Amino acid sequence: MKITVVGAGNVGATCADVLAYKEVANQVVLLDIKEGIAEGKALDIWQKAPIDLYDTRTIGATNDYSKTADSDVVVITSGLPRKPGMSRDDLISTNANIVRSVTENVVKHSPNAIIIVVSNPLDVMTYCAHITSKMPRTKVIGMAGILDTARYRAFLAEEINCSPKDIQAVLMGGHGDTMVPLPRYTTVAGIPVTELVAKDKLDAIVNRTINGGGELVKLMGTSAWYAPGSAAAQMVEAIVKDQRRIFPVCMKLEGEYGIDNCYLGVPVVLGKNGVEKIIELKLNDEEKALLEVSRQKVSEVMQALDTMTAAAK
Ligand SMILES: NC(=O)c1ccc[n+]([C@@H]2O[C@H](COP(=O)([O-])OP(=O)(O)OC[C@H]3O[C@@H](n4cnc5c(N)ncnc54)[C@H](O)[C@@H]3O)[C@@H](O)[C@H]2O)c1
Ligand SMILES: O=C(O)C[C@H](O)C(=O)O
Repeated sequence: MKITVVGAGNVGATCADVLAYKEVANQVVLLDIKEGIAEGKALDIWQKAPIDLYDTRTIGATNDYSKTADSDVVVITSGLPRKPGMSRDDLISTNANIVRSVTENVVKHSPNAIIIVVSNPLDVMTYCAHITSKMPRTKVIGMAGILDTARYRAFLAEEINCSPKDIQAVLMGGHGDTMVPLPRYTTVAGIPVTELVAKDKLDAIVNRTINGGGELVKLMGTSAWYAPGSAAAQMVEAIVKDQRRIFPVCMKLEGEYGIDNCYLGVPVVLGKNGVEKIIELKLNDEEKALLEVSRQKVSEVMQALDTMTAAAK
């Protein structure tokens, strides 16, 4: 198995590191446009192998896609992160150009790879990579839901004072202010979360989750990378090992949840073919309304990308 991670910045290098120490694949190629950075980080991760005891070989490349040839999975993290005061959508024009050209190169050298997009604005960058790749929608997907759910689970574990391992949750919609956490589908070791956390506390946790990325941008002056890198690696692992894990994943909807031609996070079964199945939860009216707000918001940004692309032609 061979994995490529494009973008050797904070998220990409973390993802490559996790893939290596968890021995998800024999080979991980880290590629960046900036001279030397990917080679340096790949070498550093490889030199950690005798300490952390793994065999995965990490290889760096400066924009040389021949080194990525025949990858089974490619993670795209290349692109600008936001700075304090910015929204993810402010990154659209710069990152769309990067994601488009990266996807063209990826598909040329690894036509059978499953692509996982991480660059922001996530839902619209997944759209950008999907239409550029001309691949099936089940094979070009975005990572955000695992991260957003992890934040929600971590905050709940803190509130309940229990292990985060015991919190199960699902979340839907776009990766932004309109994401849709679903307390009705949240359990703590099988116990509905509403039996353990008061409504006002739960509402505050949902709100903190929705603004979780922004909280970190404010603290660090750039966006998060440890949890995002691990989240992307978890998706890669599910695919490479055909684990059929159930995760919220961003993908094109074609009628599911009554939504057509929009890229949103939905729970799916993730296995060797990418998305093996989309799970359609029975949402109540309030949840449906929140998902509709998310759909409208993501559709607007998709349209903005279409307009930019048409103007550039
Ligand atoms: N989906 C999510 O949940 C999530 C979470 C965190 C970050 N992100 C996004 O991931 C992206 C990367 O974040 P980061 O913190 O790693 O940023 P970073 O600045 O640390 O790294 C980005 C890297 O991309 C490289 N790059 C730029 N253009 C390239 C190209 N054409 N080809 C190859 N490499 C290229 C840069 O040289 C840089 O090393 C951002 O867009 C950020 O918003 C998404
Ligand atoms: O907040 C960001 O800009 C990065 C990422 O989308 C996150 O949620 O951490």
